[in-house]
Amino acid sequence: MTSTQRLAFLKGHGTENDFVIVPDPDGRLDLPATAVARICDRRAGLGGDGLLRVVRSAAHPEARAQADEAEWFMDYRNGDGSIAEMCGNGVRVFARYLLHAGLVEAGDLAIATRAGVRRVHVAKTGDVTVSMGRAVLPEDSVVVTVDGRGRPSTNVNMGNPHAVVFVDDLAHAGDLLAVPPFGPASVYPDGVNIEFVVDRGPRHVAMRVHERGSGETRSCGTGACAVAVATARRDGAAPAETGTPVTYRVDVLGGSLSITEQPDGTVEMTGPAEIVAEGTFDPAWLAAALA
Ligand SMILES: N[C@@H](CCC[C@H](N)C(=O)O)C(=O)O
Repeated sequence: MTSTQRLAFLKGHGTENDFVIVPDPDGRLDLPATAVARICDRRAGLGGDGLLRVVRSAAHPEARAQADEAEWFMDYRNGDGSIAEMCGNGVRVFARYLLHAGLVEAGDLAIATRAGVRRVHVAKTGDVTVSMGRAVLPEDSVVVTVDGRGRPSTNVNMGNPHAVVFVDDLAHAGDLLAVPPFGPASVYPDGVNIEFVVDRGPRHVAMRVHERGSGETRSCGTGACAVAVATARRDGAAPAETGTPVTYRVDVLGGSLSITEQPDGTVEMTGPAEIVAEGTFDPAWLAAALA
C-alpha cells in the first residue's frame, strides 16, 4: 500500500459478535497484534470483538495448502490481537462479505481457516449455514476457575478450545465474568473460551461466554456449537448411535443460533450475518497504529 492509498474496512456482525473486516487479497498487509488491538478498541479505534482479514489462500503461508479447495482464507484475530484457530460467527460474516463484495456467487462455498476448510451456504439474504467440522470431547471433565472457585466443565474442541459450565441461573454469569475465568494450563496451554449454560426448554438452552482474547462477548459461534454438543451428551442424545440429527437452539445475548449435530459427527450452525458499514482508515491514524 502506498501512502496515498487508503486502506478499506467494513464492519459486520453475527448475533452481535462484531468484527472489523479488512480486505487484503494479496496478503500485503503486516498486521501486528498491537495494530489489531488498536483497530478493535471501542473508544480509540473502530471497535470490534475481533478482526477478519480477507486474504487469498494462495497468498498466505498458513493457507497455501488449502488453496485448491478454498480460494479465500479467513485470517481471524481476537480483539486483543491474538490469533485463534477458528471463529464461527466470523466465518458466517466472512462469507456474507465475500458475497457482498462480488467475490463469490450465492450458494455453496469453501473458506480456508486455521482449523481447516469450512463449507458454507450463503444466500443473497438471510441466514448463513456453516459446517463446523467434528467436535472433539476429550473424556475428562475439567475444573475451571470462575470467580476464584473451581467448577466442573465439559472440555470441547471446535478447532478452538472451550469449557462448558452448566449453571442454575445465567444472571449470575455476569457477576462471575467480572473476574476473567480461566482453565488449567495443563489442559488449555493457549487459554480457553468459557461458556455458561442454562436450560430454556426441550433442546433449547441459553449461554453467556467469556472469550479468550476478547472478554465477554454477546455471542460466540464455536461456543454455541460446543454448548450444543456438551448438552446433547448430558441429555444422552447420540446422533451417531441413533442415526438421527439432533438440533439445539442456543440463545446468546445477541440473538439465537441453531446448531445441528449430524450422525457422522459434524456440527452445522445456522445464524445471521450482516455487513453494517464500510469506509477507509485515516492514513495517519493507521500509520501510527501499524508503527
Ligand atoms: N467469537 C468466535 C470465537 C473467536 C475465537 C476465540 N475467542 C478463541 O480465541 O478461540 C466465534 O464466534 O466462534
